[in-house]
Amino acid sequence: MRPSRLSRVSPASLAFPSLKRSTQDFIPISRASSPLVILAHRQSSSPLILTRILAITTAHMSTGSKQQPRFSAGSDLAALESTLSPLLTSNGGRWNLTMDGEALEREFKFKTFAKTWDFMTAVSLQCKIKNHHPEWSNVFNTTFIRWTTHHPKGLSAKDIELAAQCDQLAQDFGEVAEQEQQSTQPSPSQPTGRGPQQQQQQQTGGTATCGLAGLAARAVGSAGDCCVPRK
Ligand SMILES: C[C@H](O)[C@H](O)[C@H]1CNC2=NC(N)=NC(=O)C2=N1
Repeated sequence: MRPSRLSRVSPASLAFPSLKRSTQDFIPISRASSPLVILAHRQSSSPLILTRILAITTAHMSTGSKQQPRFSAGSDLAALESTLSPLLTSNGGRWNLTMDGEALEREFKFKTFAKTWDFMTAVSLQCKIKNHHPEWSNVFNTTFIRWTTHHPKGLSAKDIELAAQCDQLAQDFGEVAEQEQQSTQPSPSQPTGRGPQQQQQQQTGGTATCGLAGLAARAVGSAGDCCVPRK
């Protein structure tokens, strides 16, 4: 029998010690490091779903820097290092490596839902060409995208190529500039007048990125094993 997605996730076993884990697959992280854990607790009533969200979310939590990429088995490491490097925020790019080093993620913001959707459609066409799919979520004018390869697990050339293509497509579709995004973010003391989800994110110390990452994690949790190579 194939191991379940859950049994391969080491950070979850920090919170749930009875879970199996492979210490080679993941770098352990602090139990207290995820505001998403709190968010997931509040949003999910099923212990199974909650456990899977926790596992996926903590395994992929992104960090600004210092993470080491973990490439898929069989990758040309030197080539991937050099194409990855300029994409990372630590080198002036816009993508962050997740804690486990196995995924790249970032958020894209547009003026309208229509532009956001057009961007996602364009990305989806590239996915079709490359036979590779993102873990992503969208709310209104913002799309969160995470690139990772499920088989063989880790960061692959396709992830890096698609991340670079996303940057280009986002520009083509009129992505809101980074500075503009920051100036339109309400400060924590400002009343937002927004819905309960955003208010909850504020209360739990989560950001919009965390909310969208949480949505993507929920989808991953119920997506099943989509990427098992066919015999
Ligand atoms: C059989 C087929 O090649 C696989 O299912 C592909 C499809 N898309 C994929 N997408 C991602 N993100 N990871 C994969 O391992 C993957 N595998």
